[in-house]
Amino acid sequence: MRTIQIDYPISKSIQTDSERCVMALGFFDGVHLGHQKIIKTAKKLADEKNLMLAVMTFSQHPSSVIKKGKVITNYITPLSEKTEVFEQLGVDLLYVIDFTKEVAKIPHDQFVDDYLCGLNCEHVVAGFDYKYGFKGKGDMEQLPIDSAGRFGVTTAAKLEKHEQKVSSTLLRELISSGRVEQIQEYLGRSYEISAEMKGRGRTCTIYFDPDYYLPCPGHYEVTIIRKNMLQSKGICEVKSVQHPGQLQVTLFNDQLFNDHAKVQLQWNNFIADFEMDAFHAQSDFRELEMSI
Ligand SMILES: Cc1cc2nc3c(=O)[nH]c(=O)nc-3n(C[C@H](O)[C@H](O)[C@H](O)COP(=O)(O)O)c2cc1C
Ligand SMILES: Nc1ncnc2c1ncn2[C@@H]1O[C@H](COP(=O)(O)OP(=O)(O)OP(=O)(O)O)[C@@H](O)[C@H]1O
Repeated sequence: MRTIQIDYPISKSIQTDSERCVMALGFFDGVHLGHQKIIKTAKKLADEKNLMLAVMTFSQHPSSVIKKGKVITNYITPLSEKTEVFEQLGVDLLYVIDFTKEVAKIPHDQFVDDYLCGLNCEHVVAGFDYKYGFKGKGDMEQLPIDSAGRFGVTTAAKLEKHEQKVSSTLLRELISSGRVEQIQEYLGRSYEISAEMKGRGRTCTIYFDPDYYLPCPGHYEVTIIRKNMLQSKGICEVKSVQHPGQLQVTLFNDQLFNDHAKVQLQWNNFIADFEMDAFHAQSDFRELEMSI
């Protein structure tokens, strides 16, 4: 997979060198099951049309520039992690737009001209609620009009679970309320952080990209996964005042070596303490009430 950074204004050489493609559009934080539906739909079309499969995303969440509503600065999957998942999904080209104030002001029709047609896009796939262009004026009804017949458009219907849209927002709510055990159902894989581990004996330090979105403060049962090695379980404490990019893990069994090992830290479940027990019980009760 090739990753192409796009600064503003988009350079003529990137446009000239671009390859005919089917393009999936979105920010894709988490690359959850809803996102996978978009990308898999685009891949099927790319295979049928013998075109490259491209994904267009942004280096930072648009809300951090537009500052409308909740500003998102931490991610379920920072760009490096998102890139790995895209590669596993068979993406050939990853366009990463540096989303700046200038980009946010690009009118919807100009975005289509310069970033879709300008990049040789022959078919676009996005979800039902995708928005583009200044003030988010472009949507999936406007896109076929803006395309003016220059490319095809496929709109993916909403993927729901338990009558809720599978979304990055929902995942962030689960993570921030400590319900990490529920993530897998919406992500389609376990909720993990790519990290480096250092330490000997029972206590080790995990070093990771500080852009990761962490669960709420508390103790969590975690699994440390190392390639071709035995997995080890332990307890990880997320503190309210957190050293950015570092976590302490107390392992259930001794760590026999002291090196900077590349690991995946897998969040298994929150270890309830009294206060959170009450919080968890309340939220479960609320869900029960709503389902009756
Ligand atoms: C080139 C471009 C410019 C955009 N400019 C804006 C903007 O000015 N205001 C806005 O609310 N959304 C803008 N968006 C849409 C955002 O990406 C995002 O979809 C929107 O903020 C609504 O997000 P949500 O409804 O998924 O929360 C732009 C998108 C693109 C691709
Ligand atoms: N549940 C879903 N069903 C269908 N399409 C989806 C779903 N969730 C996201 N998409 C589509 O995936 C692409 C990426 O969208 P985006 O990055 O905004 O994800 P999101 O989960 O909606 O994020 P957020 O909750 O922060 O708005 C867009 O084309 C969007 O329409």
